[in-house]
Amino acid sequence: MAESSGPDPSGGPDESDGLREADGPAEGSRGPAGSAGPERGAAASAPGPAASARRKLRPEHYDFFAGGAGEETALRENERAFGRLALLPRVLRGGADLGTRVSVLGREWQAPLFVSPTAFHRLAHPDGELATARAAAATGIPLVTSMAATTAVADVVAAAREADSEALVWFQLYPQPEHEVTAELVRRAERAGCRALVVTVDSPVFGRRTRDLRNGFHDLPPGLAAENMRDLPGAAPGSTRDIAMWPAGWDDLARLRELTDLPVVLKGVLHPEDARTAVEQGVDALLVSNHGGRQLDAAPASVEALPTVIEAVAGRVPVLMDGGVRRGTDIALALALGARAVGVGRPVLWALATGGEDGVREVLTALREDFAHVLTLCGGRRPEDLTADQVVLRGLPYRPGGPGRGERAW
Ligand SMILES: Cc1cc2nc3c(=O)[nH]c(=O)nc-3n(C[C@H](O)[C@H](O)[C@H](O)COP(=O)(O)O)c2cc1C
Ligand SMILES: O=C(O)C(=O)c1ccccc1
Repeated sequence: MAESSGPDPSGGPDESDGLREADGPAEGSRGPAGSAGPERGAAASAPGPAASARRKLRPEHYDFFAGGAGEETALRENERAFGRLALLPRVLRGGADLGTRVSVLGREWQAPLFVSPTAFHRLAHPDGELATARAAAATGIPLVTSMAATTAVADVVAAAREADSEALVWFQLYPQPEHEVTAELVRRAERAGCRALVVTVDSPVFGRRTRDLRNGFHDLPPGLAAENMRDLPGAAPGSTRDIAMWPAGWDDLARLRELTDLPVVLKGVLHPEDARTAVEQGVDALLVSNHGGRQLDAAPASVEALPTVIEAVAGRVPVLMDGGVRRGTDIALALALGARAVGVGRPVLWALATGGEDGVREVLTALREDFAHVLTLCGGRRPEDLTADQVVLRGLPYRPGGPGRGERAW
């Protein structure tokens, strides 16, 4: 049985490692549309992992990690949407064989959890992606390394494999306007030993990041670069804008698939029709995501978009999600709604900033243990035991049509 004696990954019930309390305007205090947008971080005394990281980082780097697009509505909603959902526990389903393993693209994962791709880890800590890779590997959690990493993919995979020879690393790719550039990036990921490509498709252009615009944050500090972009035609790593965003089409995805036998995970799908098309096009998995609120500010929270995608996919491929996952109950809610596994972005960045490799190991371990504990409290013995009838909306009576009546409450 899981014992929840470890640190609460959320930083405690009064805290948040997103922006709800630790940062940005308090609920109800947001300016009218067209106002200056999100405020800079709250008082340095604000509790929580985000606030701790903020004390360690240069303000423009903290804002780069913390921020979202526009008025940061999608960013805030990712966490809030989980808060609007409750879990209905089942009882008297005991048994000794509790486990958190799930199977994803032919591999057994120890927990339904992975590290989502985030750019520029060396802005958070001098060890950057090497620390993240070692910590993820040591805890048995798969890592998706970003095309915009400040450490080359070959070095990231090597660090992970050194910690655990079985470590799983996937490569996140923004399809590039030059096919040859895309092809070379895919070759680098393959040579490094990545086991899947996570193709991010929610970024036909870069989101308008209010904080970065206000801070004038464009360039990486001297010595840091988007290392995966080295020696590629047209790329000069060093600026945050050297990763080209480009409105690719389904044809480009088909061309990409001809380049490689690696499984392709489509990241950033929110519309059920896109999910259906993706499956028909032979995509191996989907990652439901609003990019941590950094692209379309009017996008729904990831967890809100999840049920329609699950319905459209109808079990044909695994569906992953990320955005706003901060605690075991969030993982359980996403799984109950049909996700196979969930990713975390900012919690890893905050842990990296404050505690380096040890910090990342601690936050991933805490999340995994917290999930195991929640699973048990829900009457589940394995992740698949969580079902959609266990998810109800808070603030509303959930009968009729609720659990036990063959219908879902959401
Ligand atoms: C600082 C930062 C950098 C990111 N960089 C990338 C990236 O390079 N590629 C990508 O596909 N997604 C990127 N994302 C989005 C994450 O993969 C993920 O969708 C999101 O962070 C999940 O939400 P969470 O931060 O609430 O956990 C980034 C997110 C953040 C916060
Ligand atoms: O994808 C992102 O959210 C992101 O922040 C980023 C920054 C620079 C290059 C590529 C992605």
